[in-house]
Amino acid sequence: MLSRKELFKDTLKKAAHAWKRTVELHLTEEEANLLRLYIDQPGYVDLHWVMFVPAIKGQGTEEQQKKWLTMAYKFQIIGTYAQTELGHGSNVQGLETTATFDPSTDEFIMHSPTLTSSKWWPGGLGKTSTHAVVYARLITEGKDYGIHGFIMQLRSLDDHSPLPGITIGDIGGKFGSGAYNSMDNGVMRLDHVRIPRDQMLMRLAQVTREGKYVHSDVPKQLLYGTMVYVRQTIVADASRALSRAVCIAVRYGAIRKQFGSKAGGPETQVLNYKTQQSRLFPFLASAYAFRFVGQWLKWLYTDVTQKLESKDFSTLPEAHACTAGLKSVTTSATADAIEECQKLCGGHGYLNSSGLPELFAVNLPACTYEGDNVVLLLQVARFLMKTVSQVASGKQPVGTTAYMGNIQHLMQCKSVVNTVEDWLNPAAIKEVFEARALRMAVNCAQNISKAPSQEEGFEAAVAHVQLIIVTKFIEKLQEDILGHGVKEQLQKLCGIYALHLIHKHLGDFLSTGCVTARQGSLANERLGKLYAQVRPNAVALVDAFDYTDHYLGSALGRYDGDVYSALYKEAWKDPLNETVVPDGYQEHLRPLLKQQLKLSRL
Ligand SMILES: CCCCCCCCCC/C=C\CCCC(=O)SCCNC(=O)CCNC(=O)[C@H](O)C(C)(C)COP(=O)(O)OP(=O)(O)OC[C@H]1O[C@@H](n2cnc3c(N)ncnc32)[C@H](O)[C@@H]1OP(=O)(O)O
Ligand SMILES: Cc1cc2nc3c(=O)[nH]c(=O)nc-3n(C[C@H](O)[C@H](O)[C@H](O)COP(=O)(O)OP(=O)(O)OC[C@H]3O[C@@H](n4cnc5c(N)ncnc54)[C@H](O)[C@@H]3O)c2cc1C
Repeated sequence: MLSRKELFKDTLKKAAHAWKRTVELHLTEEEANLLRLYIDQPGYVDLHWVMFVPAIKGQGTEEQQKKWLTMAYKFQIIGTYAQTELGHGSNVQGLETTATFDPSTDEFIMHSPTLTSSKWWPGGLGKTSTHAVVYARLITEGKDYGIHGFIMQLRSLDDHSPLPGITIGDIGGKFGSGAYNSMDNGVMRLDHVRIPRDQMLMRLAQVTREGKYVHSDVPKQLLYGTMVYVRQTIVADASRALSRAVCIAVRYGAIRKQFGSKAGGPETQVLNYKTQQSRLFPFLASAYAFRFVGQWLKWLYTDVTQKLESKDFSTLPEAHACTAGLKSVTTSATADAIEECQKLCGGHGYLNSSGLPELFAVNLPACTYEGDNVVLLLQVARFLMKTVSQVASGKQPVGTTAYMGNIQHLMQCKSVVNTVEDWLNPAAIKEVFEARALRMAVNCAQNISKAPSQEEGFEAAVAHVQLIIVTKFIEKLQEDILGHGVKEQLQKLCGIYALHLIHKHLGDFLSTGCVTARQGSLANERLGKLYAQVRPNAVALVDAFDYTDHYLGSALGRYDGDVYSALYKEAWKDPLNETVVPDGYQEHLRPLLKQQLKLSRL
């Protein structure tokens, strides 16, 4: 119910209070992250911690880190990540902002040469940030060396006014009434703003006092390292958002009753309808699947970071492909699922008090930020095409593409599934996913060799990423899992996750010859049985996410199931209900009614 201005101020207040508590309670970095997570309102601090600090850590020299991170960690400065421009987002190489070195003063001149080069979107830039890592084309000795990162002070640390040459503001209201409107995504134009040479982030490359450009011995892709880090965190966000939506829809489905009353008895819980289960339980399974793959991705990221520290860059391409692919597949699936959960809750799901509209609005942009999902999947396709060609020349693939080394078998194998029960076998499931992914990648590589195209391989990339998710779920179930019967429930969810994908993408599985039509229909039959088996534990499986009512923010998803009184109470809180007769009655309603009454009497 807050206006944009009130909402923004509320975010400032919460962020300041959270920081105060962080200091008072001596919270660790992890605990402070959790505190921000549960505040659950996008704000400038997200960009400060999730992008500004990591960008300096990844791209700054030790000296630069010491100087800037010391201030950033104490919130003496507030930073953002200013990469995207009005005319260029996905294509980072196309950015237009320039950083021209002036050897006479030992400074860079930061400039926005065109309207389209205005920085546009950075969170916190509009009204809050005092500093930013700004991405700009480095020009020295008359040559353009492409995009590099620069630390810039944007606002005075005394009175917060923009520094000379900097025009800065908010880009305006966004989708939904709350959601990202709490964030001051900003626009910024630079008019020949001078910064010292040592504010270029110099871990990847340096400009000497004389203006010479010098490469470091690290790959230039590390410039994109912050995005790899954030994409990894977004997978965990997607799993959390999806589990919230599913928790609301499952709990409500157990309360809501429609039709099916026998002899005057109670109606049927909508969760008992097979159609409801077949729409909802794949999301329940996906929420668990994304959580497990998110945990694995965090491990992969930590591993690649350790390797980078010892100058081993060999796993960087895989880390890029995995973070890009998983960010893309999980956020797209989550946005679609939240929208569907609204429909699964019927009309009440459309009310703000269900919590679903806000959840949808706040998670929808994850399909776009940190890399448009299609653009990122095309990066995965590019990685797969390279791997296929390496396999063809005898190189053994490793990591998530190791299965491609089994090319002889996977290109011609036939699924062993013969009965409904055979679809319980994780090895049989994994084999068809591997065969589908490999065959699609090889087909794509053949098509590209005939008619090269940047856009080929999107579907092959999706198949590969889904294989990763299925594989990581299966691997999770090989670990010890505490709790009586928990593993059995997770096995059922794993089956649902994999088999619903076979159902959804049956065209791919059939056209690549990985399963027959009969095997496809056996998979559907198995799926129906799994839904019925999961039903008795569905509520427990969402209770297990352990969300408080406060965090869930939903009248429909309440733990105690007292849905109707909650909806009723929430309705009365609406400002429209502050008066019995609405504002506007005297000016617009009354004259209309009176006039019509008069006319009818004539
Ligand atoms: C805990 C608290 C909770 C709080 C929650 C916070 C949640 C956080 C969310 C915060 C909210 C919003 C933040 C949003 C921030 C942003 O959106 S920042 C802007 C993001 N922008 C993008 O993502 C742009 C996407 N575009 C790109 O990444 C590149 O332009 C693209 C990769 C598409 C193309 O790069 P190019 O260099 O132009 O071209 P290529 O020829 O394709 O690539 C060259 C080679 O580089 C390899 N590559 C590309 N990217 C990477 C990478 N990231 N890492 C490693 N390697 C990479 C690529 O594979 C090529 O390799 P090859 O030549 O094939 O060997
Ligand atoms: C809420 C939010 C917060 C953000 N925060 C930040 C921030 O803090 N800092 C920052 O720098 N940026 C930020 N961004 C910007 C964000 O990173 C970009 O919007 C994103 O990278 C997508 O780029 P774009 O907007 O240029 O989309 P475009 O690339 O213009 O995409 C438009 C359409 O074209 C398609 N398309 C583009 N290229 C191709 C291709 N090669 N092949 C096929 N189809 C293609 C896309 O799939 C899409 O459908 C934010 C954005 C949002 C929405």
